[in-house]
Amino acid sequence: MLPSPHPFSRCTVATVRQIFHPDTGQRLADNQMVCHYPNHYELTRKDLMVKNIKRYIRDQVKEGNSVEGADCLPVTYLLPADYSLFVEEFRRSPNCMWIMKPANAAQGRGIFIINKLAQIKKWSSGRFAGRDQETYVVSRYIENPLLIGGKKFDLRIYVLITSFRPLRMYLGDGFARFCNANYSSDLADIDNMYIHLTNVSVQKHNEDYNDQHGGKWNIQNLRLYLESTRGLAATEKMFSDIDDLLVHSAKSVQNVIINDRHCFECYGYDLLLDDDLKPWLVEINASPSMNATSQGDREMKTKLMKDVFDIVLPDSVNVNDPDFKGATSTGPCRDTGDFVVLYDEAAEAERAARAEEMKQNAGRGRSARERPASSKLWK
Ligand SMILES: Nc1ncnc2c1ncn2[C@@H]1O[C@H](COP(=O)(O)OP(=O)(O)OP(=O)(O)O)[C@@H](O)[C@H]1O
Repeated sequence: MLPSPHPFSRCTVATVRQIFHPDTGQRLADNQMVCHYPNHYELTRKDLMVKNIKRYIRDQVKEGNSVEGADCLPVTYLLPADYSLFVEEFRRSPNCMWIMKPANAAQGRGIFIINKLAQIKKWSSGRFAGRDQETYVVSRYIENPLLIGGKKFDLRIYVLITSFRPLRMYLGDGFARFCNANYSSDLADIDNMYIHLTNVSVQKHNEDYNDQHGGKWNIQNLRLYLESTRGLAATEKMFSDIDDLLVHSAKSVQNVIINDRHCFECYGYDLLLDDDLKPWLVEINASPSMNATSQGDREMKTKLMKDVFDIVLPDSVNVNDPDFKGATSTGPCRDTGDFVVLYDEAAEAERAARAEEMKQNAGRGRSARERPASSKLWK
């Protein structure tokens, strides 16, 4: 058992492996919880995320289920495993840009963009010291990102999952992170990471980086901007597509993640929007940075952590109660603080059963009412 007087032990992605490794002989007490799932990397390593989502889509199509919203990955291959497939695809559309990313790195490290096969040598000849032939993912570069003020941006969205089976998922706050330099898909700018990579860790080295606002917009501002420039319906559809994307991504690993009842995890989703307002999934972070780049950022992240604790361990729950089986499995999910319920599988199943019953009753002359579909996001 882990020695800790408090139900929350400090737990990084590295220590979580040790905690759940059978050889360590450590066990979590009933009243201890950790902020990662043992094999979260199935979702948070770029190569595994791609594999799981591709497999999920194949399976859903085979079973005749809707995959609307699941088609969220740019065409992507794993290197070296898919090298021949990649070359084939590359030759089919020779004028496209591709982005090469190490499967297991962060903060823009080792990323480069190519538009010629010869440029892949940066990877194959091991230009990145110590990264010789390491696994890379290569994705079609989204060449038509939505621009605001001429700048590319991505979205960081926080998603809390307190159980994978049944899926219990909450949608938290988020923000847009802007590049400092104006976007250009000109090949002369292909190596200019200030144009192409939205990571704060990259942008903060640019001389134009503004540490007052940190190059960020909160998501409500983005919504208002989109409503006024693209209209209400298009904005609502985009946010609703994001909801679908998030839920499908979690479902893709539902049967893969070790669903230990001591675990919960707050993921940092990175999404790109293209000029047609289609959201693309870039990656999912298991330990999204809680460092603040501005006062507003600090307030948002402090609130985020408080909300996570309120969901995982609400005041109504006594962890020392012998009947305590993990706060995350008690009752239906509820909106809490800035988190809204994104998907509560048990409640959805109940709702579906009720709807079915009402439909049957309606067939016998009673009225049936359906819940209108709408996005959950930041209204
Ligand atoms: N397919 C793509 N098309 C266009 N831009 C992309 C694409 N994939 C990634 N990017 C850009 O590159 C940036 C870095 O990508 P990614 O987040 O996958 O790398 P990372 O180094 O793991 O970053 P992080 O520090 O967020 O973990 C993204 O924020 C985005 O701006």
